[in-house]
This record gives sequence, structure tokens and C-alpha cells, in this order.
Amino acid sequence: MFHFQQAQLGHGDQVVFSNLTLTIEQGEKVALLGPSGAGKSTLLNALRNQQESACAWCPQAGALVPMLSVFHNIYMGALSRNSTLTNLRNLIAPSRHEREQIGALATDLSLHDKLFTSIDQLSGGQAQRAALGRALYTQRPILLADEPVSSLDEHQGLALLTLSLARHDSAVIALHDRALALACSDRIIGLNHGKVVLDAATHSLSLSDLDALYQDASYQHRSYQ
Ligand SMILES: Nc1ncnc2c1ncn2[C@@H]1O[C@H](COP(=O)(O)OP(=O)(O)OP(=O)(O)O)[C@@H](O)[C@H]1O
Repeated sequence: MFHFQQAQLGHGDQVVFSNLTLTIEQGEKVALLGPSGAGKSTLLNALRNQQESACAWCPQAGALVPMLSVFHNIYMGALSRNSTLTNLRNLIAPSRHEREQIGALATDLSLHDKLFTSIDQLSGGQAQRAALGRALYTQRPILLADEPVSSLDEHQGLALLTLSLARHDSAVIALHDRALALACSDRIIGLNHGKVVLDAATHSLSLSDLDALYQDASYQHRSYQ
């Protein structure tokens, strides 16, 4: 599904991964872990570039339109699958179908009472749930998400991540919460300084294995598979 062979990834002149070899198969639910600046967002962007039309995309900043409502921001997930005319009509006077679909999704995200509230009047966690809603509403098979539940409490984070993963065939999700990664993924890829330093089946890992990823600057590659 995704494959890199001795790839160089970065931003303009800034090389982040100098020699990345990595394959992610269809059906895998992968958690990306690693300290700040390790390269998680860089890798997610590169994955998206490989399969853009198949990916539901939930970037870290959310990229929502602050003046528009939760409903309208979630609807934006559907823009690419409808005609311009249908989109204009739905943005001005949503069809019953869209109201029902987005209403049900907002209920799943505990945002039903904020459906017609603008994003700039939401808490950080509510805005994050709206961003996840927009990604889910694209209805594409691969979920790529960058810290999608970082502003939520652990119970809500786990519930929404579980819901999101159940709606996608495959997923790669950058997380900072190690326990959440252990609870939700079936493979964990650990990054450090633009290198894959851990790549293992989740069931073979413990919290302390993951702690080491953050504590030891000279962490060496470990594979448990
Ligand atoms: N737009 C950019 N232009 C240049 N360098 C960038 C850009 N975005 C990120 N970088 C650099 O790439 C490296 C990896 O950043 P990246 O955002 O991928 O890390 P991350 O693991 O997602 O971090 P965080 O957990 O803080 O989000 C960092 O050194 C960062 O400074």
C-alpha cells in the first residue's frame, strides 16, 4: 500500500529522513511514535502524497475554517466526491441526507449540540473532534491522522480513536500517548531523528519498551516481529 526504498524525505533543503526503507501493508493499523521533531508529520505527509485520493486526512493543526460551523467544516470532507453544484447547494441549504449523515457523525463525536456553532466558538478538544469528523466524512479507506485526539481526555481519546479506526481499512496515526498506541494499533513504528528505530507488532511491546524510545537518545533499532 505504501512503500519507500532508501527514500529521502524532507522539506525543501531540509532533509528529515535521509535513507528511509519502509512498507505498510493494506489492513494495518499503525501508530507512529517518537519525540517532537522525530519526523512523524513529515512521514505522514509523504504517505499522503503516495495515495492522496485514498486517504482521509486529519492534519495536526486541523485546518478548519474558523468562521464556519461544525456542520459546514465536516461537510468539507465530502467536497471532492460531489459536483460543484451539489456542494454549493449543500453549503447553502443542506439536503436531508447530508443533515442526517453529518448529524449522526456529530453525535458519534459528541458534537451534536454544537452542529451549527462556528469553530471559533469551540474549545480546543471540540475543534479537534470537528477536524476528525471532517476526515471521517471523506469516507476513504486509509486514515492518516496527526495527533488527532491530543486535546481529549484519555477515555474520550480512546473512544474516538477506536471509532475512527473501525471505519477505515488501514490507518497510520501519529500519537504522543503510548498507552493509546498500545490499545489501538496492531503495529508501532518508533521514529527518532528521521530514522525508524522501532518497528514491531504491538502485542510484542510494553509501555517500558515505548518509554525507552523517548528516554534514550542513542536508542538503537529494535524489531520484535
Ligand atoms: N515546513 C517545514 N520546513 C522545514 N522544516 C520542517 C518543516 N516542517 C518540519 N520541519 C522539520 O522537520 C523535522 C521533523 O519535523 P516533524 O514535524 O516531521 O516532526 P514530528 O515528529 O511530527 O514533531 P511533533 O511531534 O513536534 O509534531 C524537524 O526538525 C522540523 O524542524
